[in-house]
Amino acid sequence: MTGRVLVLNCGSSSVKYRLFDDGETLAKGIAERVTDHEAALRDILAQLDLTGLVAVGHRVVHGGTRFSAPSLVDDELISVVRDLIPLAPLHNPANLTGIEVARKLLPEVPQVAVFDTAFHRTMPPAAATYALDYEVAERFGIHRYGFHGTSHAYVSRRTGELLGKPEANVITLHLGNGASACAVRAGRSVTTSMGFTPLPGLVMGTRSGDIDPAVVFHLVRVGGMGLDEVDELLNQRSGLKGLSGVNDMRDVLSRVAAGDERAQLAFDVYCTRIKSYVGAYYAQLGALDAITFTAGVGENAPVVRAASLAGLERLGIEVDPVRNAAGETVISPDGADIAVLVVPTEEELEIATQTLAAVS
Ligand SMILES: Nc1ncnc2c1ncn2[C@@H]1O[C@H](COP(=O)(O)OP(=O)(O)O)[C@@H](O)[C@H]1O
Ligand SMILES: CC(=O)OP(=O)(O)O
Ligand SMILES: [Mg+2]
Repeated sequence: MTGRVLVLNCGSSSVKYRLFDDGETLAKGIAERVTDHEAALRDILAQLDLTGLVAVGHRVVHGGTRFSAPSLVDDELISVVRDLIPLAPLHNPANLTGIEVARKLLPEVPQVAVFDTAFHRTMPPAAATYALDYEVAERFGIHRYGFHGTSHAYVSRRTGELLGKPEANVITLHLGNGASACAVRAGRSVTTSMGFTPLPGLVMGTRSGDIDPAVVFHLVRVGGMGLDEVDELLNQRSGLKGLSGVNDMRDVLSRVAAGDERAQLAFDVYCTRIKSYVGAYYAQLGALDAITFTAGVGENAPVVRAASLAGLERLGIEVDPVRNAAGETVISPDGADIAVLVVPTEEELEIATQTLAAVS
């Protein structure tokens, strides 16, 4: 990787940035609790030495069917990303602000969008299709897109390298604020737990993950809620926060330690959901080489890793308690059928690499 690249990851309430020069990190940081993204970005850009900047790479969460690879930002890309806002309401608006501000402040520098959805475009129709009225689904573009693709791609590739088996079949568990599981066969996504939007699948900080969709009808018809209210309930007031009152796993764990029953329930629901997906994706892959934990919770919470895989010895899945507590890379015992790993995700590095490839 050669050249100076700035990566921007604009989230709903934070801006993460990282400046690379020939693959080395020159500067990085995060502005949290951001309400004015433009002001935050102006502050960040003012502090950085951007001489010789070759490109700016942006994380963009939803690229729909139009984008399956990193792409140069132009007016068409911006309008597609804007049209996809209803499908990623917490993410695409912030991503767009990042693009628009960077374009304004660095008009001479090429901008590249790297999409969370891109890695999952290889999913076979059997995994990507919802069993809805076919014509309705087609007319509205309703199918499984999947997200966190940059992370699942990086972490599964890194797992293959660490095992000395580049064609490994891996289940990757990205457990951050948002959380998703992915089944990867020899470097390609074959199914993933997020869907049309980043709402379904695993339990998240504030998002429900999987629920019966009829709950929505019930809350509207019987509960008298408006659709926007239900949207807000499922995206912002559910998950760990809905069950325990706090969205940060660190706070959930300290409440569990203090004997809080709701926090214990939140923890149990969270880990049970992960286990269900591990079983399902093991079946989808047929042969499994490794399970890899990543992102804030996956990298830092040994109790979550242990509970999520507890009782799966008959499937060849085992976590060594000493290795797990010590935070080693491989946390399964020697000779286990299936390796269990902890691999820190490197979304920004991956975005920088793909950005440089797109402009050169
Ligand atoms: N030491 C820790 N123990 C448990 N959970 C942690 C720890 N450190 C971070 N986390 C969890 O990681 C989450 C953030 O993960 P991260 O991957 O940074 O998310 P995002 O990129 O989506 O903001 C926090 O909400 C917190 O719950
Ligand atoms: C797609 C998604 O959920 O992203 P994040 O985890 O950054 O919220
Ligand atoms: Mg993240």
